[in-house]
Amino acid sequence: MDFVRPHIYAPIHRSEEEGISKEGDQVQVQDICDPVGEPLVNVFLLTMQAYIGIHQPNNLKEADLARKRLIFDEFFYLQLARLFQMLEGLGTQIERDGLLDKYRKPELNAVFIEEWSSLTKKFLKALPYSLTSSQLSAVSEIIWDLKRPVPMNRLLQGDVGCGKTVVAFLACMEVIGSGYQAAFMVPTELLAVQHYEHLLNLLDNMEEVLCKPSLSLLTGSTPSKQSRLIRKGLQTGEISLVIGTHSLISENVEFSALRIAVVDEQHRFGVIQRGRFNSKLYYNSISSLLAGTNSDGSSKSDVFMAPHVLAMSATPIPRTLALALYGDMSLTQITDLPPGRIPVETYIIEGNEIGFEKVYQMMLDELEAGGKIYLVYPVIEQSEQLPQLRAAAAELETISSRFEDYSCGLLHGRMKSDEKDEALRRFRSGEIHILLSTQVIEIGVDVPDASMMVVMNAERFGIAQLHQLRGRVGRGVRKSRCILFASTASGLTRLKVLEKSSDGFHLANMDLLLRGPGDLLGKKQSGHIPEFPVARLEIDGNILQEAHLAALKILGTSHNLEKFPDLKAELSMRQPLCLLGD
Ligand SMILES: Nc1ncnc2c1ncn2[C@@H]1O[C@H](COP(=O)(O)OP(=O)(O)OP(=O)(O)O)[C@@H](O)[C@H]1O
Repeated sequence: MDFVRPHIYAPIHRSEEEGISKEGDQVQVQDICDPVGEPLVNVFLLTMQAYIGIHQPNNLKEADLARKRLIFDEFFYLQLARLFQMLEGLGTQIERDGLLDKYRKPELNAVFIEEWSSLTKKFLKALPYSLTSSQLSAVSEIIWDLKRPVPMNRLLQGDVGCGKTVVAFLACMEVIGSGYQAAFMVPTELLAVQHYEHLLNLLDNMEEVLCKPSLSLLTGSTPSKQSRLIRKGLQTGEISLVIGTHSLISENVEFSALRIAVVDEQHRFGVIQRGRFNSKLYYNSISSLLAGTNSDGSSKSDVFMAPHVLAMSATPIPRTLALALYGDMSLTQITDLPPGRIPVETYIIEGNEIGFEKVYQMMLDELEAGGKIYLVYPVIEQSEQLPQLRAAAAELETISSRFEDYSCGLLHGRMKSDEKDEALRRFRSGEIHILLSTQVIEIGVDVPDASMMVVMNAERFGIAQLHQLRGRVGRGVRKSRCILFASTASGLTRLKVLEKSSDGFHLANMDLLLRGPGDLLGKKQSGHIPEFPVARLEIDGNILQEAHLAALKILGTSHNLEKFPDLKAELSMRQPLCLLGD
């Protein structure tokens, strides 16, 4: 039996296309990988040799080379499958070329402010602050995509509190300014309400425009009569922007001319779910076209297009992982924070009596100075199985009597939606000074003057997760502190990294190295990470990048892999492994 797999250079050899050079029987690896500097992987090494090399190497160098070659294959076919599938979804050759071009030269893809729609410019002018330079380039990149007849599929990432939301709002304004609709989907009702109120405020500040965007909120708790009206408004095009939870993708929601779907905290949604979201919206756009309800008279081909998708992630995902998970997405990173932010001072303290007394005193000082405090607990109720865990509901009374001059509130996932909103509203307005909560506040909660956080049993949380939690403070001009209580000595040591660094990307990389991708992303998401028999994402990221470029190069030469039949056969054999399912 022949174990030799098709080699990527063999089919390339047949190509007469520009950019793929031939030298005897071999293709230059530089041509495939477009590398800056030394190529990492010797693709001339036959897969057969690699198998022998990894089992019976003559020396370490040979084993290493073989390992890299096999890893390259694993990554390459994954990337090829993702991109191939994405190209298959596009209609024309021009669209496909355009898309590949975009991946190849991301630095060229930006639009100057002058070319933004007048609605977007007015919205920008009405903001109570100036955008940071990286927010500005993120918006420019996104608007460049929005102006093209190819659906955008972009991941916007940045550290906690860097201001992703406003970037997404500006993207929505751009499509609304051109007569289309926008949908903004978030994973929790709490976040939906917060975004809705935030945007209402920003729109209020805006000087009169011909037609202000009409905004709605649609969640599972929206009363059915109101929900019916909103759905009607979306169907007729009366509502131009809807913010909501999963309800937005339920079957009975139809849009008149949906042009962008923003998916906030996208890693909370699975890969398949993301796809379903996209195809559902696509279907809706098509169905409205067939029904002839294209309100603004835009061209047929223009509407006959899946909506642009802007996904946002607040957990900075190392680039490697982002490529493995979302190889089919372009990546925009916000790399700076709004000016005036003071880094949060972090202390790791042993959770014993002395430690608690010390922290209670710090809390009192903070409250007397006018601060607001989050107390974060790993569980809601005390558990018999895990008695060492402190519980939010169980401690409400103790904390209330300890700080009797101040008011305390409770926030956790088991409360009803309106109770949660109310608790957060009271904390925001200053009626509550200490909010005892679980990790429901981890994502997106924005109370800029909250100035202190105390996390109980911090060893129960991942590093990246704690960084997210910590990001709930230090969002305003006030100096903030974060105290992490560790109940075990090993926990104390592991958490020390948070004392030293406040860089989310660095911490996410640390988490990836220390605990692997599963723990970094959480159970739900880690189920979507492809399994690699040889490769380890945490250390082989640069090979993944190279494999990504190689896949782009190949598809740039032949979109449907017609010129590479062996590759195509190999891909279809591997496909079940390459493409992920829930
Ligand atoms: N350029 C800016 N200058 C000053 N403040 C800003 C700027 N951009 C955003 N903000 C403010 O910073 C805070 C954080 O913004 P936002 O909630 O969008 O962050 P985020 O990136 O979504 O972070 P997280 O994922 O932690 O929620 C908000 O109060 C927002 O109004």
